[in-house]
Amino acid sequence: MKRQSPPKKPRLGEAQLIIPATELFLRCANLILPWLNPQELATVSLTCKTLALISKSLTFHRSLNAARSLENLSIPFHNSIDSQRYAYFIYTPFQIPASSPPPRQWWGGATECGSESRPSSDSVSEHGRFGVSLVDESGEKMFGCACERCEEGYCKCLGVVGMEEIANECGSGCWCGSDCPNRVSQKGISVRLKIVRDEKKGWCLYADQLIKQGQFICEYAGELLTTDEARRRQSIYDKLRSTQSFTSALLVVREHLPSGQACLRINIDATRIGNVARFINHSCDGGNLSTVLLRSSGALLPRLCFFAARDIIAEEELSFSYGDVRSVTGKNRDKKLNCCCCGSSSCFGTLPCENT
Ligand SMILES: C[S@@+](CC[C@H](N)C(=O)[O-])C[C@H]1O[C@@H](n2cnc3c(N)ncnc32)[C@H](O)[C@@H]1O
Repeated sequence: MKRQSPPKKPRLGEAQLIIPATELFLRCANLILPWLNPQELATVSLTCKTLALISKSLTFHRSLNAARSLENLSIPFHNSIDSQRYAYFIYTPFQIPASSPPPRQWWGGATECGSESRPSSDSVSEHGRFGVSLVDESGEKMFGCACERCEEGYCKCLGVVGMEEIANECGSGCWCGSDCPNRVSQKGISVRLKIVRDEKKGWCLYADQLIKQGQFICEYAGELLTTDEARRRQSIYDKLRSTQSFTSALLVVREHLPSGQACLRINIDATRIGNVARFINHSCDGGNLSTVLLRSSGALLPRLCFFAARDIIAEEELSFSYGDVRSVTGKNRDKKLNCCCCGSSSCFGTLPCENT
């Protein structure tokens, strides 16, 4: 019979390279699981107790911050209604070109020191902030201001100032820097917000501090779609909504000429990729937010931004009007699915829903 040779002893200096199998398993799980969506996570967690524990911890971390680490502040989920701890979507703080299939994003893992590491915004857009800049042939910045230091309210970029529906601010076409006071919407979310579960409306965006009238809240970020793609997706979303609990967040924005004619149409889909604005519900009385189509000097496309229409107290839900409820066709009006629960005294009982 052949004699078995004894296991090889590690040579001096080799010992520290050997990682116990369980530790290796844990390290791999901690690296991979934050990339999974809730369905994948649920499947994986059924395989063993250790993975179930890691999934539970991930779920907890995800519920603490919907914005991953891509905003200045954490935006937590609160749910005392059912067992859903968070809503799953890919986070982008700004509008991006349509992406198919949607990218994966690392969410909810803890680094060794216990805090979530910052996912790169490149995971949603290779070029970071998506905005086509306008420059002349020599590369000169010619669309913005040449102020050495812009004064709040006194810069040619601002054009019409106030709470109008269309506004301008300094941008990549200007010589001023990112600390310019006339770049309010480009500095990201600076008010504390939270996402609260409601029995009838699903997730809702709430103020978590006093927000003064006129303060910037957030932009409506998501995938920019062509009108054909918006129509294709809307019909898929309508089918999904009729068969299962599903909420979509596809917004059509139209810029109008003084004559009233629409001159620019932007389709922003925050259903799969978006920011916290995707949780803002409709209110028939117009709600407490103003929507402003904001154009940064030098950027080709405007962005839809939300500002406080009046002082908003902590614990108040943020809402705006999705559109004219009179445009709801008979077909959509009948559906139980489109029932409005805004609770305002002027509630029409039906959500605005236009044919995209
Ligand atoms: C952009 S999402 C808003 C966030 C959504 N509540 C969620 O859970 O993700 C739009 C969807 O929210 C729901 N919703 C918005 N406003 C509502 C209202 N006033 N009453 C009832 N449901 C509403 C509808 O299902 C709508 O299709």
